Amino acid sequence: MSTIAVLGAGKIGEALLSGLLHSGRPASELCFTERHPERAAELTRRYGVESVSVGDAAKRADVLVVAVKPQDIEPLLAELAPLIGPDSLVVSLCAGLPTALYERRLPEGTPVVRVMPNTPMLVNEAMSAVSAGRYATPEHVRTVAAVLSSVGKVVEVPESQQDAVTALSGSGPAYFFYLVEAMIDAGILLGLPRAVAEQLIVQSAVGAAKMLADSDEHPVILRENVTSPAGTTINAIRELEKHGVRAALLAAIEAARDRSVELGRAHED
Ligand SMILES: NC(=O)C1=CN([C@@H]2O[C@H](COP(=O)(O)OP(=O)(O)OC[C@H]3O[C@@H](n4cnc5c(N)ncnc54)[C@H](O)[C@@H]3O)[C@@H](O)[C@H]2O)C=CC1
Ligand SMILES: O=C(O)[C@@H]1CCC=N1
Repeated sequence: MSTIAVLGAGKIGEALLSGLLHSGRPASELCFTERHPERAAELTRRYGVESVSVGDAAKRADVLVVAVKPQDIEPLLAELAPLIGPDSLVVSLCAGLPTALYERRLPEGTPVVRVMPNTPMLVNEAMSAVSAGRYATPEHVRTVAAVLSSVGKVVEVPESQQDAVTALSGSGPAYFFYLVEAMIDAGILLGLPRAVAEQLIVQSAVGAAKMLADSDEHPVILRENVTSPAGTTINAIRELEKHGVRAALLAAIEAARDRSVELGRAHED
C-alpha cells in the first residue's frame, strides 16, 4: 500500500505513527518530518521510523498527513506547495483549518481530506471524523478512512460539522482526564492514599467506558442503574446538578467549538 508521511511529529503525529506501527504497518512505509532535530532523533530511536525533509516526504509518500499546530500551517504549506501535485493526497489533522485553506495554498486540484482524530490513537482506540475537500474523491476518503480505521473508529461528516467534532471528540479525551484527575483529588480529600484513589478511579473509568461501548443501554439507564433510592449516588448527583456541571459541560464544549472556528478564520485571505 501507500507510504504515509507525517508532517510535524508532535503529540498527535506520534500517536498516529505509533498507532499505525501497532496495527502492523511496517516502519518502511512510514516517515515523518519534524523541525526539532532532538525530537526527530528520539522518535526514530523509539519507533524505527525515518525522519526526512519535506522534499523527501513529498517524493516518497503518496499520503501527506499535516500534524502541525494551526498557527504553524502557513510556512509548511509554502514549503510544500512547489513540491507536490494532484497525485499527492493531503490529510489535515489540524483543528479549525478548512480544506479550502489548503486548496488555496497548494497546486490547483490537490485532493485534501480533513480529519479530526484524538490521542487514544496511541492505544488503537481513536475516534476520527473525516470530510472530503473540493478535489477529494470518495476513493481518497476511503483511503484515509482505511488508514484511520486501523487505529480506531472512523465516521464521515460534512466539513461544516468539523468544528463541533473537534470540540467533542478531538478535545474529548481531555475532559475525561480532567474528570478523573478531580475524582482522584476527591479520594485524597476523603483520606485515601493517592495510589489507591488512582486505581479505584481509573478502573471505574475503564469499566464505565467498556459498558458504554459494549452495552446497548443509553448512558442515562447505565447511570440510573448505579443510583439507588435513598442511596449514596443520588446525593452526589444532587451536588453535581447544584453546581451546574451539566451546564458547565455544554458551555465548555461550545467554547471549544468557537475556538475551532476562530483558528480557521485566522487564515482567511
Ligand atoms: N493533541 C491532540 O489531542 C490533537 C491535536 N490535533 C491537531 O494536531 C495538530 C498538532 O497538535 P499536537 O500534536 O498536539 O501539537 P504539537 O505541538 O505536539 O506537535 C506539532 C509538531 O509539529 C512540529 N512542526 C511545526 N512546524 C513544523 C514544520 N514546518 N515542519 C516540521 N515539523 C513542524 C513541531 O515541532 C511539533 O513537534 C494541531 O493542528 C492540532 O489541532 C488534532 C486532534 C487531537
Ligand atoms: O486543543 C487543541 O487545539 C487540539 C485539537 C483537538 C485536541 N487538541
